[in-house]
Amino acid sequence: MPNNATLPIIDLMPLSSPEPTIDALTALSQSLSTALSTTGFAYLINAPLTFTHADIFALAHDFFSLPEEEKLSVAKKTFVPQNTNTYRGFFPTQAGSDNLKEGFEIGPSTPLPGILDPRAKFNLTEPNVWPAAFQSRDGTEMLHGELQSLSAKLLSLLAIALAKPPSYFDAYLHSSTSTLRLLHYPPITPPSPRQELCCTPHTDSGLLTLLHQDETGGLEVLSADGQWVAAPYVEGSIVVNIGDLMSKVSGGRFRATWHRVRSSAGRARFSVPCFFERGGGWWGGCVDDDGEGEGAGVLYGRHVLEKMSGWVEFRDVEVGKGAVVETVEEVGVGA
Ligand SMILES: O=C(O)CCC(=O)C(=O)O
Ligand SMILES: [Fe+2]
Repeated sequence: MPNNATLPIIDLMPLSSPEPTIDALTALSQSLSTALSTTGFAYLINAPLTFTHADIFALAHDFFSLPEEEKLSVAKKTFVPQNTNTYRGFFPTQAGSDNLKEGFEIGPSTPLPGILDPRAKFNLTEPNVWPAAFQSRDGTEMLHGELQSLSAKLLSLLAIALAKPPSYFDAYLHSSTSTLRLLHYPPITPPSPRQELCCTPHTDSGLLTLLHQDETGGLEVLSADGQWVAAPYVEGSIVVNIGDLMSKVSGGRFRATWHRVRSSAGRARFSVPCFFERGGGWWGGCVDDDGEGEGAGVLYGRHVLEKMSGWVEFRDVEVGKGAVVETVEEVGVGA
């Protein structure tokens, strides 16, 4: 086991086997479930991806080395009012905040069902936008697809742990609005003791997050006894963590753990989180009450917007009527 690991390490090798045994999958399901119901965070190794760690960070470097005007050509409307993209695209660094990062976000490459209302402030199902000069579009789309497939496999393992059929979460991933984010935390120069954080404490909104982080360090996870524990990069690993929706759906069995990123003086940091979101439908309901519990009747997109309104990079998010286009009918997913 790498000696800088501060979270459980889960070996996903059985997922690469053409015919994994029931025993191997059950054991994997149990170890994943134990980690995600205690710390809510774990390192995954031997994940079935065709991308190496270096391949993934090459995509991020390609994007962030584009000239500023190329990045701004796909900035969200809140930052460049003449642009029409509201949810996908680029967000610039918000100076003077504790959230000092720039990012580029994409959803699935296949079109999502949903009515795109030009008056809506945020269209969760809008298509991706790409700077003309970005050379890595295909790779970035392919990475989104591979991570989505990996997340579907992890969700099957979690379903087994919840005593549900492996296909239990398939409906959640139908027309899923999952987001792949390329993130760049610029170096803080000169180092400022006042700039302690570059990503404020939060929980993630969705089912699961898969995070690739570079070697810089800075990610911290809140332990059950209230201590911030550093979660540095472990060679060849992906960090997995639970989001609010999975915590809710599992009746609190899986923990949506608070996390943050501490600034590293003078060094840039890159990370690539992928957030697995459901494809619309309802926010409430858990495996034990089949959808009738607390929060039933709140649309999932509204929950996502409520989360976004707390982030400086989504300034202008208001969760009012007409703020978002998403209804169960529009996205075609019930339950
Ligand atoms: O950059 C990181 O390592 C974490 C980012 C994060 O937690 C997020 O974007 O939700
Ligand atoms: Fe996060």
